[in-house]
Amino acid sequence: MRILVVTAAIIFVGDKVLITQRNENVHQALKWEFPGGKIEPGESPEECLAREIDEELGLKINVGDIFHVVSHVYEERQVILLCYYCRCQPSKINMSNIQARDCHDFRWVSIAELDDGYDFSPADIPVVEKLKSEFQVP
Ligand SMILES: Nc1nc2c([nH]c(=O)n2[C@H]2C[C@H](O)[C@@H](COP(=O)(O)OP(=O)(O)OP(=O)(O)O)O2)c(=O)[nH]1
Ligand SMILES: [Mg+2]
Repeated sequence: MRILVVTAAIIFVGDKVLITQRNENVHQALKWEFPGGKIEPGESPEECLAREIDEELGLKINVGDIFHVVSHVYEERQVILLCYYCRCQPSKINMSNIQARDCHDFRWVSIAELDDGYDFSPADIPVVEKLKSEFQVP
């Protein structure tokens, strides 16, 4: 089985977090996730994440602290998902100004809206749960 180390960005602007929908015809097609991708040889996780977010969304970010690490075994691959808090550069961005360059769609959602029927990849369920437990207003 292949083991993939994958980075994912938790990007808040105000109280909204960015989620993206995977392309058609890829693993986990059309599932929702936190944007990012596979680490290439020689890259640090932070370098990988900044590159992926620029490639997929045309967005420049600063990568901050680790938020969560999830290991998930799919049928033919294991994904080690490293989720980092990230900040946009500049921090006051126009949220509609993101380009879905290499994803099907994107949304800025509140923590409560994470429950609005978005079909997340299985590896992301613990990430969504942690966001809800850490940020949900009781
Ligand atoms: N980026 C990302 N990948 C995830 C998440 N959850 C999850 O299971 N994955 C899986 C899907 C893929 O099997 C793998 C990484 O996928 P990817 O398609 O984003 O990788 P990439 O951007 O480098 O794309 P490519 O160059 O291989 O086309 O991790 C997530 O939240 N974000
Ligand atoms: Mg990707």
